[in-house]
Amino acid sequence: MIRRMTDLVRAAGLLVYRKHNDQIEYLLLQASYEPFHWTPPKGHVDPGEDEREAAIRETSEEAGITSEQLEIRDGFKHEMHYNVKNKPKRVIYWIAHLKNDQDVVLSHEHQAKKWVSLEEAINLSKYAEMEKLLREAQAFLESK
Ligand SMILES: Nc1ncnc2c1ncn2[C@H]1C[C@H](O)[C@@H](COP(=O)(O)OP(=O)(O)OP(=O)(O)O)O1
Ligand SMILES: [Mg+2]
Repeated sequence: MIRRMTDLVRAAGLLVYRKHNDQIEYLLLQASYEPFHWTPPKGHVDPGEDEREAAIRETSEEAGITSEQLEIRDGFKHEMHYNVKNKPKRVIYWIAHLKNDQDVVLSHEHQAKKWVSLEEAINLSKYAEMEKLLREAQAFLESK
């Protein structure tokens, strides 16, 4: 079957982190539908939007965190690819520091949230592509 670029599902998100007792903790949200997977806040790019705008909007909708509370870190952008129902999906992530320790407010799309270390995040998120993102992010943050 021939695939066109238009078949590509475009999504974007923010790997939100905070510093707790000098430890980096990442925000993961658990989907409220099967397979109840854990990911950072993210979602589909709307028409007329670019990936970065979509990442910020989805983080606000899914976690109740607005852009004023975040510092999106320069110098990091990570692209991942996987198939969902046989369709290629591309997700672009930025890293964002949550500057205050405000509460995360979930939408109906998620049923739980966790702030977790790198290793816990890898265990929860399971997917190899997510592990790559998390390890790259950790290396980036530790190099700063
Ligand atoms: N990194 C990944 N690698 C492989 N499969 C994944 C990965 N992340 C999620 N999945 C699986 C879980 C689901 O069965 C399916 C769709 O999940 P996901 O891409 O998170 O989109 P979604 O439809 O739940 O939400 P969204 O609208 O936020 O993109 O793909
Ligand atoms: Mg989403």
